[in-house]
Amino acid sequence: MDFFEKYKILKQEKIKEKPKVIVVGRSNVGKSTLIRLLTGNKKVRVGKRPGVTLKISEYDMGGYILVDMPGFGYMAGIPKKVQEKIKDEIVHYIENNYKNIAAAVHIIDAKSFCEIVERWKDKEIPIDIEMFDFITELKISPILVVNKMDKIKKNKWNETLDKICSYFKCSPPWRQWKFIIPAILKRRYGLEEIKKMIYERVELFNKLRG
Ligand SMILES: Nc1nc2c(ncn2[C@@H]2O[C@H](COP(=O)(O)OP(=O)(O)OP(=O)(O)O)[C@@H](O)[C@H]2O)c(=O)[nH]1
Ligand SMILES: [Mg+2]
Repeated sequence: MDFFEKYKILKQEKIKEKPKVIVVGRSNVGKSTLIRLLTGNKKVRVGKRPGVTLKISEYDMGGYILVDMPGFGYMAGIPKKVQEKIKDEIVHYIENNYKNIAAAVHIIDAKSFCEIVERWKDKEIPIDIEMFDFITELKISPILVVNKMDKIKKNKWNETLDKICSYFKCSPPWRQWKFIIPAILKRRYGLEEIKKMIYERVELFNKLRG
């Protein structure tokens, strides 16, 4: 095989690289819980304390690669330096792979997200908003999973989701934004909708990529 043939094969392989779906969010929001449900892999560690996942892991889902990420932002018991290093790794991974990323599943904890935003209002841009802006600026299609809705009273769901929606600079009602999915992942609530949306995004990505 001469050089050019080899080059052609390498080029084709590059084109055929499977699209990636990344799962991002602060520590302890339920990223690994979702990865476990999607892959059925019991070896994926899930934990009560923040900072359980410290490495980026990729899972081959057949049609796409699912990527579990460590949490960004404050983690009790983890030195600040390590937290910053983790955030840099996440940002670098996204920057190096964005052309192959079909969707970013961004998970937030409904209650603590609102508390953090309200506490730091006018003082600091919340890291979740920063990450969401970063992802959308790279033209990566977001899927915003508002998890742990079991901590919100049922009659407050709409109000809370509208509030969250406006924090992400999208005008309410939240239902008009197809990418916002309320969930209780520990009870599999919202899982089917997330699966469907991932599937649609991967399909669309493949179609556009040709
Ligand atoms: N109340 C409630 N707890 C949940 C829900 N989903 C997951 N959890 C719990 O939240 C904790 C954290 O879950 P993980 O999936 O490990 O979170 P993670 O985002 O991967 O955390 P890191 O790896 O530390 O970044 C676990 O104790 C889960 O059982 C939910 O819908 N409601
Ligand atoms: Mg994890």
